[in-house]
Amino acid sequence: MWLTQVSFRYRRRDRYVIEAAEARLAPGDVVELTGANGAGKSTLLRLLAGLTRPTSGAVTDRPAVVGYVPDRFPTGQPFTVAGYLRHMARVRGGARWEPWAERVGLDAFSEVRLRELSKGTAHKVGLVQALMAEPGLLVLDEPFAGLDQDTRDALPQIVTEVTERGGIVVASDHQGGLGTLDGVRLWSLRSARLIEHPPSSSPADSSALDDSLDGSPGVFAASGDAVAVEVRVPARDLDGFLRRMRDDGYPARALTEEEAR
Ligand SMILES: Nc1ncnc2c1ncn2[C@@H]1O[C@H](COP(=O)(O)OP(=O)(O)OP(=O)(O)O)[C@@H](O)[C@H]1O
Repeated sequence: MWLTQVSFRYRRRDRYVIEAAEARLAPGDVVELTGANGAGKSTLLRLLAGLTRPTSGAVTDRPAVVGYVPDRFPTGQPFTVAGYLRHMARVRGGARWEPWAERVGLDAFSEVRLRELSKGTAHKVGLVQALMAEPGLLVLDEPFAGLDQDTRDALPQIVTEVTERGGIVVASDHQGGLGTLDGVRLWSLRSARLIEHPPSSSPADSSALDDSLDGSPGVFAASGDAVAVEVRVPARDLDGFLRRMRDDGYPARALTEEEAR
């Protein structure tokens, strides 16, 4: 799948939200997209999913089946959870939704009306309708926001299952929830430009510990003109710290416990 000089603005006289984005996505790719509030993440995700057409440029070779989970699942429809998912399964040619509903803890809500759901539970309905179709492209807008811990913990594995089938997954994420997955690509949006960052330091990098690099402890790997640094912050500050770094265009992620030892 290709993005070729993709630009987008909402109205003719508006500024461009996305300008000349270029990218290639291959089967099995996982992309984590970051950017400040209003940077254009949701807009880019909708362009990728094919829900919005570029003002100029093109998205080509999009997989035939796309699953899209918006940041806010629209709950205005007059369905129960099971009624909605049954309906979507029919639209999706008889897909099986029940195992996914059970997996994300939605089965207890089958007979609840969509408009009575909490934000997080409604988000799970969005996830299930996207996953049941076995998408070749899964687009997730802030998937970790509002989800309970069990579902947040399950999400990286679910993403891996999609990519192992050859699917592409693109997620906007302020919380670095997919940063622990192997090979995750890091994109950010800044001043309407799509930037791809080099991969974060891998565990192998930390074995290249080299405090003599510039004399400051914590600088532990260099490649080209980039260095990887380890920073310790109070646990309660982690989400905010990662968000600020990512919004500034740095591919920050938390180290795993093993790496941090
Ligand atoms: N339907 C719309 N009509 C006009 N402008 C819009 C529309 N939707 C979004 N915008 C504008 O486009 C810009 C990008 O919005 P978008 O929602 O894509 O950003 P975002 O990075 O997802 O933000 P957030 O992190 O707050 O969700 C913003 O300036 C926003 O005000």
